Amino acid sequence: MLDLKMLEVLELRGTHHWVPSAQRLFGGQIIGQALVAAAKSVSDNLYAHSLHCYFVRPGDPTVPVLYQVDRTRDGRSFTVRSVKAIQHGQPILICQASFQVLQPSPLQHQFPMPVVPQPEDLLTVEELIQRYLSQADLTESAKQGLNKLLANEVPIEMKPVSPAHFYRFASGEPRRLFWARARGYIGEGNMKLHCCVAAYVSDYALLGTVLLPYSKYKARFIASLDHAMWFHSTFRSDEWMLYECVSPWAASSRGLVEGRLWRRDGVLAASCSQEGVLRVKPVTENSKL
Ligand SMILES: CCCCCC(=O)SCCNC(=O)CCNC(=O)[C@H](O)C(C)(C)COP(=O)(O)OP(=O)(O)OC[C@H]1O[C@@H](n2cnc3c(N)ncnc32)[C@H](O)[C@@H]1OP(=O)(O)O
Repeated sequence: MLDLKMLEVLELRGTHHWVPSAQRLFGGQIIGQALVAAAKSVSDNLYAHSLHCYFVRPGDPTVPVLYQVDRTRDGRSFTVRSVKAIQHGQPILICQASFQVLQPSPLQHQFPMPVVPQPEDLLTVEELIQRYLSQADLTESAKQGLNKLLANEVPIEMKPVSPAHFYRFASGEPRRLFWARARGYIGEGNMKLHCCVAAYVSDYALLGTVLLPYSKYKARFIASLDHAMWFHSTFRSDEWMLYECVSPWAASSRGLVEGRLWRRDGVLAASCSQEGVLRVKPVTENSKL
């Protein structure tokens, strides 16, 4: 999915693999592909260190996305690219991505990684859903919801640290922790690709963190408005990383979320921030989902 077709030097085309049930393109896919497009126009000694995006229109899953890259600036240390993702002649995402030559520094610090169970001690999303489906007291609509989730072929493997909280069975603090990795093998050596995959992963389940204190409400309309991401160290996106998502604020039909992707050895790999629009309605039936 991140293997874009080069149409011209600065024009690439991306196609879709997984489309969420909302029938608009998954934001993470558009960010990941935009970063691929930007990365293809910079030299091999440059590494992505940040990106800033606005989602300005919903993505249409029935047509491919055209990525137009502008070589905004090439500097001695930093190089900036602007990418427009276009469908039907109009931008759906605008993105700036910045790349840096590796530069060692004595200034080095990071927060400590949260202490959580290791992925080997937790169940995958699929195993959890199978377990919930085997419960006798499930309502028909809960069963349907779970089967729909199971049929979702998301290219990310996930292991929630606190499953009841992850699935919003009860209200809780707006903080979500899960282990995540890309399905399949990517291998070492292509740090640009690992950053693009992490950008894809970073948009998944992030905005839903805003809803965690409100189990009496369900989303009527939810979409990310913007997304910023910073890459801090080398990492493998096909190996388990802990994704810590926190929402410090929500009001005015909007919510702010912050994400941290941790390598399992405790190194902070990437951080992100996102604001989204969330319109909700009260949960009416006695469903667990
Ligand atoms: C599974 C993981 C998902 C992760 C999250 C993602 O990936 S989300 C995917 C990435 N993000 C996106 O695709 C967002 C792309 N951007 C946008 O779609 C747009 O910028 C936007 C909808 C957010 C802008 O909102 P606007 O309100 O300005 O747009 P627009 O006027 O087109 O309205 C969109 C829909 O919201 C309704 N609407 C607008 N204002 C409303 C209001 N105050 N109260 C109720 N409903 C309202 C409209 O009637 C319309 O519904 P109708 O449409 O029924 O007529």
